[in-house]
Amino acid sequence: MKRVDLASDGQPSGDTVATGFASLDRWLGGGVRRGDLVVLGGDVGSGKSALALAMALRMAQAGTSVAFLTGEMTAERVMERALAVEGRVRVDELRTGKLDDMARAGVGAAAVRLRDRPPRVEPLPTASLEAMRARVRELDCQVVVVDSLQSLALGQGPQDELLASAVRALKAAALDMDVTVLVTAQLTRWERGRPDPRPALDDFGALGAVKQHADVVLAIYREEMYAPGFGVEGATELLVRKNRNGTTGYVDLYFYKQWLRFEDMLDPDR
Ligand SMILES: Nc1ncnc2c1ncn2[C@@H]1O[C@H](COP(=O)(O)OP(=O)(O)OP(=O)(O)O)[C@@H](O)[C@H]1O
Repeated sequence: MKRVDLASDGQPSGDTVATGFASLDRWLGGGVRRGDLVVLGGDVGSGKSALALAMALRMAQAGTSVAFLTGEMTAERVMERALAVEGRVRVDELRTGKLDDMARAGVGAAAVRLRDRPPRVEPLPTASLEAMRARVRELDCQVVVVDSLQSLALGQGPQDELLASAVRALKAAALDMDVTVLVTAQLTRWERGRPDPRPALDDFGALGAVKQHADVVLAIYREEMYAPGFGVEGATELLVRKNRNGTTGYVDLYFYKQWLRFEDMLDPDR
């Protein structure tokens, strides 16, 4: 497999929004595109919400209008995480107020940045898929992040069918409004113990709807989750499993678990 951050120098075009993760943006030809459905998957606890939030924060700070629709946490909890990520402090320290002077300064600076260019964070409408689409229309943002696909498995019936309907509704929402929809997704078909635990397209289940309808499929692989104590703490591969406009491969990220913060190996001083 090719390490894609070494392989391309794509320049952004008018319908493209940089995610703020340089190596990924380079590979995607500058970033994600309007009208595209981008699916971000990973094992339980791999950091799907954390990476989706990191992208939302970076895009918002670059001046993109971004909404983060959360079905996994309250909006307050998401903003608390945003402060931790940006201020490089632990969420529990933030919550209990036990911050030293350095941490307090970091949080203060992060709060100012977030105040100036915040993503719009609100609960994901879960009354129906139509309610979700209506909200995406009203928001009129360039990028809508949905956390998560599983929160949209609404109604009665087999889970895979509900997920497939949700994928189709998200793609339709992206096309309707010419926005980028980025959705986090669990790997419903992934099984522990196989020789290569890296997520593959078929692990998304949903009757193949992710494979079929998404324009870009990304998956987080953190080796430490499967080989603890091997000196690979934080090392993360962000796998590009589908790329409608280019090649597949992976980029290297680093995960600071204590801050729930991902960084790009190529751009660590951001
Ligand atoms: N307040 C916290 N303090 C420390 N670690 C945390 C905190 N909240 C979450 N984590 C850990 O950070 C990692 C990433 O969490 P995140 O919620 O982004 O993962 P996820 O892939 O979206 O999870 P899930 O599969 O449960 O939806 C997880 O391993 C989680 O246990």
